[in-house]
Amino acid sequence: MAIPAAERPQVLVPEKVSPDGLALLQKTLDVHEKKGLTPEKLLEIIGDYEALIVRSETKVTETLLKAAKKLKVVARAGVGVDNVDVPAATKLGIIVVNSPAGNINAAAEQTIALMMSTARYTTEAAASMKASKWERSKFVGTELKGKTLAIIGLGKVGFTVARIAKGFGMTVIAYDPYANQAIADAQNITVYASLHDCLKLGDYVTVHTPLMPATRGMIGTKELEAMKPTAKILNVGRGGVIDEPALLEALEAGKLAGAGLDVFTSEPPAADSVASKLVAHPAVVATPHLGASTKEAQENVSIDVCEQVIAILGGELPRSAVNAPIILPEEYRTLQPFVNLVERIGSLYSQHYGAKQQSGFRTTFDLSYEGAIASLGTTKPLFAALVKGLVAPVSDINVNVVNAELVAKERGFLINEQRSREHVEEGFASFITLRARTSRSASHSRVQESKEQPVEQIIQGYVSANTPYISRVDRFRTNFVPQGNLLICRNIDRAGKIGYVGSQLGKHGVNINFMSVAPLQKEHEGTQGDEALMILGIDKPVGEDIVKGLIGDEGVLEARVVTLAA
Ligand SMILES: NC(=O)c1ccc[n+]([C@@H]2O[C@H](COP(=O)([O-])OP(=O)(O)OC[C@H]3O[C@@H](n4cnc5c(N)ncnc54)[C@H](O)[C@@H]3O)[C@@H](O)[C@H]2O)c1
Ligand SMILES: O=C(O)[C@H](O)COP(=O)(O)O
Repeated sequence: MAIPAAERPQVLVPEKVSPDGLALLQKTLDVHEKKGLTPEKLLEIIGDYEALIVRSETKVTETLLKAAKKLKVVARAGVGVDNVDVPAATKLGIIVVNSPAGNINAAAEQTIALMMSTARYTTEAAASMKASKWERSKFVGTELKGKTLAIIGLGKVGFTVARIAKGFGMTVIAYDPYANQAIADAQNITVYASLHDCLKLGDYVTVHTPLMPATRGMIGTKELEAMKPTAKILNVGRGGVIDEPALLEALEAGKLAGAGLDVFTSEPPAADSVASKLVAHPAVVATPHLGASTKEAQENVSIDVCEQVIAILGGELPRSAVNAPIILPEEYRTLQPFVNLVERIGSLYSQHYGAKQQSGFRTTFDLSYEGAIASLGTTKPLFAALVKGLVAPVSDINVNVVNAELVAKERGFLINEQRSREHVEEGFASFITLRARTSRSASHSRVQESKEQPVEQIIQGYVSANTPYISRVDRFRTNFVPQGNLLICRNIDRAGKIGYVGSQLGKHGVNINFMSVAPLQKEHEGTQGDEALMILGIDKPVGEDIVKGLIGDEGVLEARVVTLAA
């Protein structure tokens, strides 16, 4: 029986969203399309609505969410949820959903369009003709065939760009310390371990990382200087990954030949801002954030999020919830401390070892639960916590129990879980151990020496009084709480090392909050040289230059900074 119009839940759509999805809603819901609302007007009417569907322009602030007394879901018809205050929505019990895959192809094709346009001066030539000119000799371009495309951020969009670029006869290389090696190998893409090495080879460089603290400004003056002066750079990811002032300076100084930009730090760019100077620069082809603006992509994302709105309002779980919990309320008491531990183990692994991965290598993870934890009915939240920990330092995807398996598959993680009720050391109820085995992937192993041994990395932890502890890192036994900024150094176990690191950090105004010196596990003593691990809790993250300064004869063999939740 049809629900009378007056009783239907109301859905507000304040931006242009494709009618294909909205038509699904109109069968049971009351859909109000109201474009061009001011923030004040939106605040005034939001209290009437159970669902809000937006793209990237509507700012879904905490104030708006608090005024939305009936709101159950915010649906982002696209990927990025930068315009939605997700933590505020979570606190208020409002589900945020998005469409992580609906516009990948559109973004990739827009990247290719900008690359072609910078290669053949298409936009300038078209403008010149509209001005009644016929300037054939002014617009002599270069071909993509035989050129090298360097992809920074080899995820969903990056791989799609790679596939199309191969069709042009381009050589594709990439920098992404967390790339899915199996797909990279299958597509014959060489993944470089150093950003600098990758940048210097590119005739075109295209940026497809999310905007996060680690990627904000990652292409700055130094990186632009590493590029060929004839190279061109493209950004259809997020404004801010390329430092805008540095890019303008490089173009003005002739250190770079051109740029194709779809995204900016502030959209639309303010008059007289650096971004608007970039838009006006003759060597720049700029588009107003059109990456997802195709009929097909808009249909995809609209249908995807509208189906999820119907599911949520009908009491079901959506498939792409940005803020779905990892643990259900009834599991919270037993599982939360272990979820917290596993997430930190994953994040520690990703930051400590991730950047060491190289082209042609694959990692398999074994997550083992020993002791009381092995008797738990479900380990799904622990699996999700590991995936979340592994990807959080490098991705803006919010991993939860609903999407963890899919995210793991997409990123090429092979994760095995093992339970054992025995083998727990005296005094501990449970241990959780992550063993990561990195070996050459099949396509590379054929041409490599068969004697090569897989490398195994181990991180082990336990929970005591609801606090997570790390008890082992590789062959070193330790005991520290994994939180905040950590500096992890491997050193020759000899007097003076701690003093040297402490004094170097002191010189740069870095305070040490705690220190744990980790000797070799008993079974490794005397077998693997006199090494130890030094784990320092520091009051702020330190840069690459300081870390490099710690390595050497006087100092340590290896040092790495890891940032975990407080
Ligand atoms: N312009 C548009 O309209 C438009 C459309 C779609 C997507 N996007 C944006 O494009 C970006 C990429 O989207 P996606 O779906 O491919 O995301 P994704 O998560 O699939 O891929 C991102 C990749 O970046 C890598 N990465 C993270 N940190 C890195 C670092 N420091 N150095 C090198 N690589 C790093 C990750 O490992 C991952 O492989 C997102 O920011 C998305 O919002 C823009
Ligand atoms: O994050 C996204 O999905 C893209 O940047 C597209 O944003 P849009 O929906 O505002 O075009």
